[in-house]
Amino acid sequence: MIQPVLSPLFLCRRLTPTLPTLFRVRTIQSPQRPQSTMSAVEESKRAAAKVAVGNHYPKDARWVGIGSGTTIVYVVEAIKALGVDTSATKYVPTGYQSKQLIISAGLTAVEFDTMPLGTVLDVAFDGADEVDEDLNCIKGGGACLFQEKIVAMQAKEFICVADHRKLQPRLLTNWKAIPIEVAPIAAHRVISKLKELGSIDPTIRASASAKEGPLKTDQGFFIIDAPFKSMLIKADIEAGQDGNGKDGVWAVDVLARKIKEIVGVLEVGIFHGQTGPQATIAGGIGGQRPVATYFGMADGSVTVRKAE
Ligand SMILES: O=C(CO)[C@H](O)[C@H](O)COP(=O)(O)O
Repeated sequence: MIQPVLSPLFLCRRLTPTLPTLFRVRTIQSPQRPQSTMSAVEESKRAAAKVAVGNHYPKDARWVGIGSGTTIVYVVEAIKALGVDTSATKYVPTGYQSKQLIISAGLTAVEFDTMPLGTVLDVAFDGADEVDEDLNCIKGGGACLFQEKIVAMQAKEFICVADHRKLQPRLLTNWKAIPIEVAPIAAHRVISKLKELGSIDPTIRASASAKEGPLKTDQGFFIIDAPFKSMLIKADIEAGQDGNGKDGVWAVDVLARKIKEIVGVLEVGIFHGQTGPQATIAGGIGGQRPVATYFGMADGSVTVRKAE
């Protein structure tokens, strides 16, 4: 069995979700679970990554976005296992961990800001902290959400890979807070504004070591984790629910926009709106909502949720 190129334990962090309920999903593969000492969750990430890469890695890929987190390690492993010629392919990282992962795998890392003007990535792969029925995602558990978003939005399609704990009907079902990257000087002001929007006790994320103070992102910014009530999906709005913050309940798009409008916010860890192909049809580039999310299930199968 091929080993991951970097240990999934490479990352710091975080909030740990529990098992989700399942609904309206399609099982597309039931691989035999290999004998190994890996935990079932790690095996499920690996299985999902293998199917996602098999279905979406372009044969002649020139530019590929590589996200951050523990699951993306298996995506890189699956790319290597394809055995294709990667010598002409550039891999665009979403932060420090991601760049080290690419380099350790013997692939060519090219920073986002050194890509030639107008470059469009063939595909971007990344993990998520939670994914709802509409394929909106919460990201930023590993504090890389800003670079993850610009990379996803520069790709023809964004493919998400996750384990079964991330599969939920609505965002903030299991994962309790929205990660928001903010300028340190504005952090307290942003917290006040988030409370006005109904967030219950938003907090600045601390470093692993208390003496280091707040965690700093790759941009030198802070992360605020803002708990809100579970967010509404399209079906809820179509069924007549109000998604405008009444009683602290928001529709995903509305809340994401409200938070982004707060001065001092660099980026919000909600990936929503257009998919890459929708953006292309509208005459733009990229989209932050995945076209498909692959979930490694507890029984060793892989389930895919696809955007309409
Ligand atoms: O958004 C992210 C980092 O900012 C990660 O993609 C997300 O936290 C998922 O991580 P993992 O694969 O370790 O569960």
